[in-house]
Amino acid sequence: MADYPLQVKGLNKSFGKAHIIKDMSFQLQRGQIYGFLGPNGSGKTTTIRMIVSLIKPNSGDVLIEGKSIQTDRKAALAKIGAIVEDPDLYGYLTGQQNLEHFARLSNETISKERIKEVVALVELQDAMKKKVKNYSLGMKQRLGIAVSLLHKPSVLILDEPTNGLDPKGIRDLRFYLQRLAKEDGVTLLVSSHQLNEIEMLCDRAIVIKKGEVVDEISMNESQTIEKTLTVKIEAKPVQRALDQLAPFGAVKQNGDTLELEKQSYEDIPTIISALVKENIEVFGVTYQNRLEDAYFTLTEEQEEGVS
Ligand SMILES: Nc1ncnc2c1ncn2[C@@H]1O[C@H](COP(=O)(O)OP(=O)(O)OP(=O)(O)O)[C@@H](O)[C@H]1O
Repeated sequence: MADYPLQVKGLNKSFGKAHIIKDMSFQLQRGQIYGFLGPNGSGKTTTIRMIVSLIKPNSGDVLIEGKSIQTDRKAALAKIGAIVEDPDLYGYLTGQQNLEHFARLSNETISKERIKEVVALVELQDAMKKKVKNYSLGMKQRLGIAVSLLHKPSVLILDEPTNGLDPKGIRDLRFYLQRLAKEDGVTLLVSSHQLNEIEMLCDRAIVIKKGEVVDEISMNESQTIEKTLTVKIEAKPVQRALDQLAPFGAVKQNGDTLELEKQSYEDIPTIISALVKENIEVFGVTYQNRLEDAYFTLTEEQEEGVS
């Protein structure tokens, strides 16, 4: 049976005369990580603010573990954690003192054991005695996640969590979030502008435009099962490269670049070795992934429809 810890049902929100969120519906399967993608101003933050009950929708509802955010707010919020704006941490307190402070503020009783558990989850054991003002941005982000996990939510919402992080910070965060989903069955919704990041982190992505869901994309299919990549190769001499690539399908020539459509990620090494074996020089290989393709097609198509 389908198991949806978060269901968004027909949300509408207007600010003044502007109808910002239009009949927004989607649902998240347990233990999966969802990207929440859309151009600037498409309504990601507004939707997230309604999900975590910071603002009220004009109509529609959000169910968290089947509990309505409208009629059963306390029970619904007990199962959701979120970092919507920058986590409100106190720099002059240590990591441990911050966690104890937020544990006291919580509606639930939070044990010392639980504090230890969330610290271990984000691997901050060695930093608990340090003042938070001396943390790196990545450590602050992880402490913020630890705070949002204190009450054992089954759904975690993160608005642009990789903003400002360096590549190592982003990689570490990806690791913790994937572990949360796989090992603890937490369901995540992560908004971001970074398509590559979403593709590496998430199982699925919900794409929105102008306050409406335009598609839901599965990342696993995009990388492995389906042949959906366009592989672009710069190789010399071009004519011989063209001959070698012919068995892989129709080859489009675009100046010095050869484009092979409908390839799978796993086939890329075979394609390259077919060229190298014949002493053809390969100067560069790139590929356009399905998420990027789908994102731009979906969001641009809608734009054309409007004009
Ligand atoms: N409190 C508000 N009052 C009036 N308009 C608002 C308010 N909050 C958001 N909006 C408008 O709603 C639209 C959606 O904004 P929102 O912040 O949800 O988009 P977003 O997809 O999160 O954008 P970004 O990617 O830039 O963060 C924007 O046009 C914004 O100006």
